[in-house]
Amino acid sequence: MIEIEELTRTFGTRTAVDRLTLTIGEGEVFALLGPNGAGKTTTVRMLGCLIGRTSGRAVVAGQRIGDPGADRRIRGLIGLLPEEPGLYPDLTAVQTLDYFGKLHQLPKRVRAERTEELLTRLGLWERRDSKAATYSKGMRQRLAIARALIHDPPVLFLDEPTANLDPEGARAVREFLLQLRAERRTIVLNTHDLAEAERVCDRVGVLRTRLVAVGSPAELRAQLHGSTTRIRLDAVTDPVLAAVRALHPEGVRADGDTITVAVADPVRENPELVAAVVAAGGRVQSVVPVTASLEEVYLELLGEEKAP
Ligand SMILES: Nc1ncnc2c1ncn2[C@@H]1O[C@H](COP(=O)(O)OP(=O)(O)OP(=O)(O)O)[C@@H](O)[C@H]1O
Repeated sequence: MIEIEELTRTFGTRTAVDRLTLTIGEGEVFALLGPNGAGKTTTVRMLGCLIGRTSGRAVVAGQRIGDPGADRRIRGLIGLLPEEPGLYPDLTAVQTLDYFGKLHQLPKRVRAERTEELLTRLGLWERRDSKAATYSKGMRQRLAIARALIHDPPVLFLDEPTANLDPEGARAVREFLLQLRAERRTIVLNTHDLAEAERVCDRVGVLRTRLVAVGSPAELRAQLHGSTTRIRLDAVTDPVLAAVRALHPEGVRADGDTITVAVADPVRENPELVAAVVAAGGRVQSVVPVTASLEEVYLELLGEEKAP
């Protein structure tokens, strides 16, 4: 649905996005993660035809950016939630969606239907005739999301959709994202919120001007950490430790009543490990597979990137 090849954007001497190559499939929810200034917004602005590219190529919903007339066609096929909602404060929710529906040349009946559907789904129908100026930040954000969807686009770009929202507001937006995902829309989400990326996205790309890593959260974890198994015992004895080390000469740590073991394939290795511990007289209280959080993976990836 989105194919990006060597996409680059410079501002003067500063390179904001450097040779980004990435393919995002139809119906995929993809998070672009990265620190401030990493080039996430610039990427989305290029793909949404709001700014030009310096070099490289990208095809969005079958349209090649930069081709004659492609900008207009792409705008009809994508919905964009910018970093700032940028609503007209004096328009009500209904007037806002009607106005943007007109810009997309939707017939009156379709505009009315889509407006009712979106405002209902986003919990704004009761307040449909209030001006945007009277809305809370969370309501403004939901109205901006409705605006991005008024023309029913198959592709959505959401720039930090839950930034600055309180936990309740963020949850409402996240739940709506899960509904959009179930509708098989292709979604590119810029976020700093790793828990959010983990919850709603199929894959993440870590961007720091260049693409540092890409994969599902589980793949990125496995790529960096493998897995760890933590075995808690009544007591860690020398024979138990020796039995574990006989199976795993490397990556074994004893700490108090716990042994931590690095394993490549927990499903295959954990039963052998537990059997060896028990055979050596260990009394097992619990066996817990430990996985790194996406946050740990992210920080490690960016840490590696910083190294020369
Ligand atoms: N219009 C512009 N003129 C000059 N420099 C720009 C412009 N837009 C972005 N930049 C620079 O490009 C780099 C990438 O910015 P961008 O806004 O894409 O990052 P981001 O990952 O979205 O950051 P944030 O998480 O803070 O929103 C930054 O160094 C920024 O200062």
